[in-house]
Order: sequence, then C-alpha cells, then structure tokens
Amino acid sequence: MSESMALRGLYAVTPDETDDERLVALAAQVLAGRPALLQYRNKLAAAAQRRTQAAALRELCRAAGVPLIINDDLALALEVGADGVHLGRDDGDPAAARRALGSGCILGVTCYADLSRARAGAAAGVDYVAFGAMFPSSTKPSAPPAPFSLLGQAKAELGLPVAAIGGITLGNAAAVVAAGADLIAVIGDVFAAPDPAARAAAYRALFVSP
Ligand SMILES: Cc1ncc(COP(=O)(O)OP(=O)(O)O)c(N)n1
Ligand SMILES: Cc1ncsc1CCOP(=O)(O)O
Repeated sequence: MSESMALRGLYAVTPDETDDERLVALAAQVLAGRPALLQYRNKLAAAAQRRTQAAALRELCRAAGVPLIINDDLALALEVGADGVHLGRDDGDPAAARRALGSGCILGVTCYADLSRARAGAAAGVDYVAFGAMFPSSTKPSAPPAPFSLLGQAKAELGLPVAAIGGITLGNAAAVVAAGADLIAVIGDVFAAPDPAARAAAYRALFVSP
C-alpha cells in the first residue's frame, strides 16, 4: 500500500445500483465529501455491467484522489487498475490476492465477528481487517452481529487499521470510532442521504481532531 493512502475515515461502499449514470452521479457526490476510500460493491449487476461501472468509478476516484477498492473480485480489480480489493470468506485466498496485487495495493478482508480470521488476514499481509455487522443492517439483513469489543482487541493485537460495517449512521458512528474503528464503512446512510456530499463530509468530521 502506498504511503499516501490513509486508512482512516469514511469508507463509502456503493449500493446495488444498476443504472450506470445514477451510480456515477451518486459516487461523484459522495467523493465530494472526501471519504478515505470508495468501495465498488454491486450484487445485482452482471459481469459486463460490473466492468463498465468499475471502470467509470476508476476514473472518478482517480480525479478525486480517493482510492477505489473492488469488493469480492480480484480479477476485476486487476482489470480496471483499482487501488485494491476487499475479500470475504468466499472470495478467494488473501495471500494469493496479495501476491497478485503486489505491495502497492490495498487489501482488506471481512472478519465478521471472528478474531482468528483477522489473525489469518494479518499473516497473509492484509492492510486492514473489517468487522460487522455492528448494528442490524437493512442493506444486508442476513449479516450476523459483531461486538464493538472486537475492534479494540484486533487493533491492539494486530496493529492494523480496523474497519467497521453494518447499520452505521451518523447518529451511532461516533461510538464505533470511540470503540476503535479507523474506517467506518457505510452504504445506506451515505448513498441514500438527501445530500450525499454533506453526509460524507459529516462522517469525515468525526475523524478530525479538535
Ligand atoms: C469494509 C467491508 N467490510 C465488510 C464487507 C462485507 O464483505 P463480505 O463478507 O464479502 O460480504 P459482501 O460485501 O460480499 O456481501 C465489505 N464489503 N466491506
Ligand atoms: C456488506 C455488509 N456486510 C455486513 S453489513 C453490510 C451492509 C452495510 O450496509 P449499511 O451501511 O447500509 O448497513
């Protein structure tokens, strides 16, 4: 991972949007609020559309100076020249992803509520570990809960940035940051906000020291 990529702040994760223009317009608004990272995640689009959308986000993120992370799909990340990839338990071996990406790209893994996955991720060379769901998520209702205590535990033991995801809103995010989250990963509360740029900027403010 390059020195200039700070893994602290809002981690904006895109919604399942199949209207390409709408996705790009929404992402442009969110990027105006300066998240630390943008993740492309779309469970509804087919492969060809995922390529189109990822390539469009690649250009937007480059212009905004915000790293683009691709969810689930190492091959797509490599194809569009993304800045990194995020892998869950069914998305391939993190050590193999690290070898394919090289050291200059960001690699993150979902650890759910399982510290042993975070330890394995650290051994595989990941840049951050993600836990969740911190709260019930209407975007992914099937996501099982993860306790806040894991955030501080993982940080203390592994010395890696920790991401938290699931049901996070501006109203509860400060508590998640206080529990140790370096990255606050959010879909609905940012992308469905009346003003996504202002909402993203409000998350950013949570990380600015007084
Ligand atoms: C930052 C971050 N954390 C967790 C997830 C969830 O990943 P995964 O478990 O692979 O589930 P899906 O996103 O594929 O539904 C994430 N995407 N980003
Ligand atoms: C992908 C994912 N993994 C656990 S919860 C979740 C969805 C997060 O979306 P939201 O921020 O809208 O709750």
